[in-house]
Amino acid sequence: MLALAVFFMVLVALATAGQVYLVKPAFDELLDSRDTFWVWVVPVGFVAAGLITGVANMAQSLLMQRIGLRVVQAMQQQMFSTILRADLSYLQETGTSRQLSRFTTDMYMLRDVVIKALTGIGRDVLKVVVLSGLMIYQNWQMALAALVFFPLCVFPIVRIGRLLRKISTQSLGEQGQMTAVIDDALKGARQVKAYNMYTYEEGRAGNAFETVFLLAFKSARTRAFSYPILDTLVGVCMAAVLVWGGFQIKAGETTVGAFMSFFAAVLAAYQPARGLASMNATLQEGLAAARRCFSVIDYRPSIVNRPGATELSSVSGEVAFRNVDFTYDGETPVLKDINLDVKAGETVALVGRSGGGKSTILNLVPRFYDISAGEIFIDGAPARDVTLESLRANIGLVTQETLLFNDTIRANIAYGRLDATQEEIEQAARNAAAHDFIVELPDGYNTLVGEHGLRLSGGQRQRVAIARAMLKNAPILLLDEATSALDTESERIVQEALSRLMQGRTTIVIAHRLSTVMHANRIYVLDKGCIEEVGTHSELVAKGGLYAQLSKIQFDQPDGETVDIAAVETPAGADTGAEQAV
Ligand SMILES: Nc1ncnc2c1ncn2[C@@H]1O[C@H](COP(=O)(O)OP(=O)(O)OP(=O)(O)O)[C@@H](O)[C@H]1O
Repeated sequence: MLALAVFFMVLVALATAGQVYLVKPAFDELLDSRDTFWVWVVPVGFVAAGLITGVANMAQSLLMQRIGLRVVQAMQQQMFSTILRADLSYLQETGTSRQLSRFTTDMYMLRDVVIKALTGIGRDVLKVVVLSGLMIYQNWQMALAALVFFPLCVFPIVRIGRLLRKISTQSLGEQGQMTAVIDDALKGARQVKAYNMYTYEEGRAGNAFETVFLLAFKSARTRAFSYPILDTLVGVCMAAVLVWGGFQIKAGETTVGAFMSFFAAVLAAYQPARGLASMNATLQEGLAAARRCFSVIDYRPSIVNRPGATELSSVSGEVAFRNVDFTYDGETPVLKDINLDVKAGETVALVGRSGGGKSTILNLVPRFYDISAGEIFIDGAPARDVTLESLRANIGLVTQETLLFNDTIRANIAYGRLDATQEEIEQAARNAAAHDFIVELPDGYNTLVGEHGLRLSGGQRQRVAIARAMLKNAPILLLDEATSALDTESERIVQEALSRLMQGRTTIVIAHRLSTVMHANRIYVLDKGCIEEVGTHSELVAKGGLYAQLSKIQFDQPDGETVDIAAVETPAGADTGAEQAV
């Protein structure tokens, strides 16, 4: 396809040169008017050359655009695959909005390069080359003199291009920042309204818009600089050609036709040469975007399968942490010397003050993050020695933010089990106490849940998420049992569904409710990243330590069942909870 596009480009250049060449007989033969042959040949030649130029232009442009757009598409796909598999820490560091802007702003810029620059550059370079050849053929001394001006133009073009690439890189970064600000304000729309923060958010976004404007204008100014430089140089070149040509005609060294044809070649070469200068600017901007995109494509996650990693086949579900240390940033220890044992089928509850490290422990089991020291074992096998796919296939996850995808309820339940039959999906929904509300929806299982599932209530979302975990039927269940946002009836239904989900599975649960801790085989009490106490509810209450303290806060409430025992704040000076990452 590329070869065909190049063929058409050559055709365009030759046809343009053909038209220019016809200027000579048009003047010399027609002005002479002795031979009527040329009266017909010249106009027909012009029409034919015009037709060839037009058709070849269209064909090469379409072919190049197709190639270019496919390249952009392939880059988008590759970038998406890389980001999808990237470590969670990478995504948290770079921010999702910034990543998103790479798929939009950066890609538009790249598409621009591909469509305008790559197509145009090939065509214009060929035109300049062929027309220069024609000039040399017609009057080599004058042609060489005219061509001296081209290198003079190259210097400012290259300098301006380099500057533009720098500004463009900066500008794309700022556009990512702008997307992040808008995304923040829209996601937090409820907060913005509740706290009347319109002016504040307008100011924040305004600053981002201003920065983007300043950089865009700086880029436009730099681009515009090239025009006076180029136009003046070209004007000088043409004036010189005219003077020289005039003297040559007067001296009878050349004919009017030959000179006009030469001059037409200079004029015809001027447009593509000028085009090349502006395309260089576009190309440099595109290169900045390409560099940013390739930096993503070239990223390699650090959480990968070890060489020789084995498959974790069907497991009984034993989980053990041995002297596990962990840090998110490589410096601040978040978990210290964690030892934890969950036998197959057992339920272990994690409780403790906010920021104690409960969510972090859940994150480590499916290797969302890798531990700094120690080992985590699944059925006796180090989690780092088994393949990520087989490890995660054995783990079910129900988190605080029950995230649903903007798809049908059926697709949301079958997420992770695309081969599930309708019966299996319905059975999972029944067990999750979701079937009844689903069939009452206008489109039943085909109902679209909206962005993040926002068309469903909080309790409904949780039940769909539980159904998803039911369907996956993994032997190990990681559960962040946050039902405090639900009303009592909804909470009871969700709680019953969760109890069914936990049956026969190894469960590590961040317990927010008394009934869960009462039924847990063991409770691990975490404080500031360390396990402070281990035992059953009654043992720990009898011990009179941190757990007893936390339970007392709960029991002192009029409605002990619904108070969240994992939400007690850490005292001042200690770490406090950040957004959990799961
Ligand atoms: N992605 C992250 N990057 C850096 N630090 C983090 C990250 N997630 C959590 N932390 C920090 O790790 C510590 C433990 O957080 P974690 O979320 O595990 O606590 P938690 O016990 O689950 O709290 P909560 O009950 O409030 O959810 C906190 O100090 C928190 O600030």
